[in-house]
Amino acid sequence: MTEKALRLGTRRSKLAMAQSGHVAEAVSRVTGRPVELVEITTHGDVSREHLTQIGGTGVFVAALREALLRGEVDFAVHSLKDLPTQQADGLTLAAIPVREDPRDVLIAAGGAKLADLPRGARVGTGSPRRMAQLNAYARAHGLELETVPIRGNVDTRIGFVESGELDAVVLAAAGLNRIGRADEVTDFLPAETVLPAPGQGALAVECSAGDAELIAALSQLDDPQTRAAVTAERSLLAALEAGCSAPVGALAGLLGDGQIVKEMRLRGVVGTTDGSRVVQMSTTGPVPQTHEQAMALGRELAAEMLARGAAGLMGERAQ
Ligand SMILES: NCc1[nH]cc(CCC(=O)O)c1CC(=O)O
Repeated sequence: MTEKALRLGTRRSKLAMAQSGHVAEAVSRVTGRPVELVEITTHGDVSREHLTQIGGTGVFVAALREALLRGEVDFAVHSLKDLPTQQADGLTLAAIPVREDPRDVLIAAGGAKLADLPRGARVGTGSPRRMAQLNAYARAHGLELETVPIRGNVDTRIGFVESGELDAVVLAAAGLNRIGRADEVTDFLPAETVLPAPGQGALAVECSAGDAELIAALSQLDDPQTRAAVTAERSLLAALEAGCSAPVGALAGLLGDGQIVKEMRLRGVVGTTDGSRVVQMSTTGPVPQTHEQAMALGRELAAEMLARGAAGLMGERAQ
């Protein structure tokens, strides 16, 4: 007798399907049960408005969560960076699997790197965080870049470079890896230049908080180090009282001495979208052993950034 399939709610985009397919396989492997993909359309998929205009935080996530709460699906996979920092009532993040490359990357015409983009180059990104850091980099290095707001799925965005409409676009390495287009990357942007979105590159597997058996099964996919890092990053974001469309970057990682991991370093950045003012800071502490310790690391850095005027830089728009 075969066991009943677990239903995985997913968006229909190529990226979402790739992420869901990958997690479906892993869940099937650890539970021995078949996993069936159930497609769900979200407001973020149908709206032609800019993300920042339709409320930013969580537009892609709401419909999946409603399906979970109505019991239409058993679990869902989200890009962690698209998840609001506030915990959803009745749901839990049962697993945060090992994170992929968290970096942002450039796909530029002619194989260009960021540092050698031509004068006046048009760089597409709809993210205020990316705009702020690209413009700050351009100012510091005497480059003349024009950041151009775009949206659409990953293929659409790369299409702006292929058509010659833009000189470059900035995207997440993880998304390109997942849809099999990583070979088109022309420059990997180091964290010193562009800090990724909190949680970028990580997935979150969410299910009902009441389903103890399913939580136990899914938790086999959890990676505690990834969870500690992204928890610190998201705690920083929450403590800055910013949403996923705010110009906030964060990245936590382990600092080690050979094989011995000693500390976790959390870096954060906030800036005006025109890059004229940026607060970038980091803090280091013992590797968090509990959720609360990871949260505390994020709050500490947020307090230091707020003391340096971070609040005044959020919500501002470049002219
Ligand atoms: N903003 C949409 C989005 N959400 C997650 C990813 C990529 C995968 C990830 O960061 O985990 C992307 C595309 C991008 O920013 O290039």
